[in-house]
Amino acid sequence: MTSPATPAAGVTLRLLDKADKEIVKLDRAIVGAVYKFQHDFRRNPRAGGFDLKQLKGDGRLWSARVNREYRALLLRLGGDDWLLVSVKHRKHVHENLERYAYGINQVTGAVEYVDLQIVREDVLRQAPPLPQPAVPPTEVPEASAGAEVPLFADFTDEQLADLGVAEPLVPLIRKLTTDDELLGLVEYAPRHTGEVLLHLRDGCSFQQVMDQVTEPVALPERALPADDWQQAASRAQAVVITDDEQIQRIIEEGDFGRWKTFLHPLQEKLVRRVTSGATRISGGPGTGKTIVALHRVKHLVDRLPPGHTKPVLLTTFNKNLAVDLRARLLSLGGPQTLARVDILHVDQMATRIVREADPGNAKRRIDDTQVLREWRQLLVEAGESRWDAEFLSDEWNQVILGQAVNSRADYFRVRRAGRGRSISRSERAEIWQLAERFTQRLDLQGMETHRQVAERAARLEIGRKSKIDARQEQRDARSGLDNIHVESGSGAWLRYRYRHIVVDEAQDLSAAHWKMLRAMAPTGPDDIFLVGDTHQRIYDNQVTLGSLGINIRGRSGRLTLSYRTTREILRYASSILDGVEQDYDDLNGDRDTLDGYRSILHGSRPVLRGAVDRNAELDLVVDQLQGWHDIPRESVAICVPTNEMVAEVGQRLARRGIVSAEITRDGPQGDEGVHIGTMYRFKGLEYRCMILAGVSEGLVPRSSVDTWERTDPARHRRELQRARSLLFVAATRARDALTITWSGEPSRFIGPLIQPGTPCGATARDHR
Ligand SMILES: Nc1ncnc2c1ncn2[C@@H]1O[C@H](COP(=O)(O)OP(=O)(O)OP(=O)(O)O)[C@@H](O)[C@H]1O
Repeated sequence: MTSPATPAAGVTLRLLDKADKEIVKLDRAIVGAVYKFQHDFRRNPRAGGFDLKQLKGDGRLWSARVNREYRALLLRLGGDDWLLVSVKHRKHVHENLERYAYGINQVTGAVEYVDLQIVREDVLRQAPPLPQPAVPPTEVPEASAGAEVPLFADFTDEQLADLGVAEPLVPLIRKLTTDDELLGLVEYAPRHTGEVLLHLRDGCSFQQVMDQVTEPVALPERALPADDWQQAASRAQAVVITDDEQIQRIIEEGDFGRWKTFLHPLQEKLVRRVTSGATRISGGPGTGKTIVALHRVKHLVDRLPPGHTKPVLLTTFNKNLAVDLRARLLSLGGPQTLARVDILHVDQMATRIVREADPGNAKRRIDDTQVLREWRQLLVEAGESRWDAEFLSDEWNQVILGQAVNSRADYFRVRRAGRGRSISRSERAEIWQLAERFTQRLDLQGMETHRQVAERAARLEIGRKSKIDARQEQRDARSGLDNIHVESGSGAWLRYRYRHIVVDEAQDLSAAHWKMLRAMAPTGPDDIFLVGDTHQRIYDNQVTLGSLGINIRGRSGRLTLSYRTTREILRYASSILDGVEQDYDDLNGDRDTLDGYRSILHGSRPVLRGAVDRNAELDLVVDQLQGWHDIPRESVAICVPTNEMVAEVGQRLARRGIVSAEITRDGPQGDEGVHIGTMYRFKGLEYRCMILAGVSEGLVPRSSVDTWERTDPARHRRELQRARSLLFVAATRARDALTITWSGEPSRFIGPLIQPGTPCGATARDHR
């Protein structure tokens, strides 16, 4: 790398999204020359060696010498503010100046650049069709693309322009007749144009694309200041190069690091939004919710006054995810960002609070199965036969603890939404009494559940908040936020723990978690920022945030573009939810949808394979793994419905000489091999290739779920929804390839995918 040097004051060099992708394809020596070029250029663009000159007849496009053979193409935004858009061999630079199309998009207000000649040559010279895997016997064939009819014949030039399609590309867009050509064009086109075209191609109407793709990134007034190219560059996916390592990192990390640099304009907007209170971001799997949460944390930290405290909390659902957030935040913001942030999963936070209040009282954590056992025991000992242990266990978990009900009086008032059976006042009194006995029983045995801890932590934090607020009220106008340092009984300073709280995987937190978090930061601007997708809720924690003091109304945003999953996988995964879309809430009592959820990534179609029995299914799994022999094993995972199957698959792989690592509560056990885990373990993860095995009726959903069908239809519906979401989560972890296997009868959730003539064709296409 080049020696350190201070860039000249007033010189700005920016890199346009996609220029980095072009650079990375060049020879290593040329890439090295680009690194040196940017270093020197930022010091003095006018140094003689660059031979900086305007392209003939062009107002804004300049070329500069990178080495003997290669030239950088730069847009001069104003003064010494330069945007690097391309690096080309010198013989191509002046070949045909009409090839360069650039301008400010009239709808989005962003700078755009495209080399029309490359599009003409690479895309319209009819590239050979992309290879597709052989269609397995159970797979539904796709409708043909309709060979010679122009793909966008139904849309006028004016409509395309209104949607923000780059106008110089319109004549070429008119020539597209196949999906391969379209995907080729999307590769080179400005990002927004690609998104619009793919949505239209997916069958969205003009209005849908306007609402879902264009409006969220359109300039509010559609009125552009005549010629403000610097502003326009800040609206584009472009990055200011501030140091030598930055450009090297962008180029070398390639696609893996793009999330750090090139946010989608909508992601960027959500990250930077100044909010007057709690904000919620939703979006389908892989749309970058976690990425937005991480950038949001960095954004908040960057705005903090200097100090050594940690006024930002970043929290998520479980330990693995918290570990991952820490690693990614470090990579995004470096140790200086990490130093101002507490990263803990919610139960860890709750435990910390409870321990702090009651040090030395460590109890044994028990899970829901043990809780049920304890309930059964209690009812036997009490000779109580009016109530059934499962009902009481659920009531205790979901209503009493789940909603952090603190007193008998509160229990009389609480809404028992989704609990099916209604209960009278006197029954509530009985249940409350039994619940008290149950809690004492656990206490005596030195046992506790996560939910109990969360509920206690919520109570403790609410108590602490009341004290802070009471003191604050007593103070005079002097007492700003930073002055709320009031001593507690112990003499320690009492203040809000955090100023900002950012929550990932918000759909799975319980009411008690929310109450705890709410009490930890003062209500006000930028207090709570939460991201989540209720379609991925896999624990039974439905909440209405408004009733828990977290008011998100009017402050929500939605991401729709998947960066992880290909269109083909997304289409199959989305069809798992077909017919039940209306059952998903927005965390605040209203509905949430996946409308507009799309991908612009392209890959092979998922493979669906049935076997006569488990033994034969395991052979299919091994077969598929062998087919992926060229993919690093750690980028491949097998997801199954039960722990027994984890063991079975592991043994079969071992017999075939394939190393595997089980994903446990603490992450994968071992550094090498294919990851195997139950569906719950895959929350928030991502793999290049995935096999979902055991997707059979009886396992997905597990057969015991249907016992609720007659006795408790509400619960039956909830359990089915959860099982569906679990499969949906699992299927959307795959980036490039997905294979689903089963033995015997396939799961009812994938039925539509494997029976030709069912609604799958229509609905699945809608979700592409
Ligand atoms: N702007 C971006 N540029 C490049 N890659 C991105 C961008 N945003 C997200 N990604 C990538 O997309 C993938 C999914 O992102 P992320 O995990 O944030 O999605 P999510 O919405 O939280 O997903 P899920 O709900 O499934 O957990 C990651 O690999 C991430 O790096």
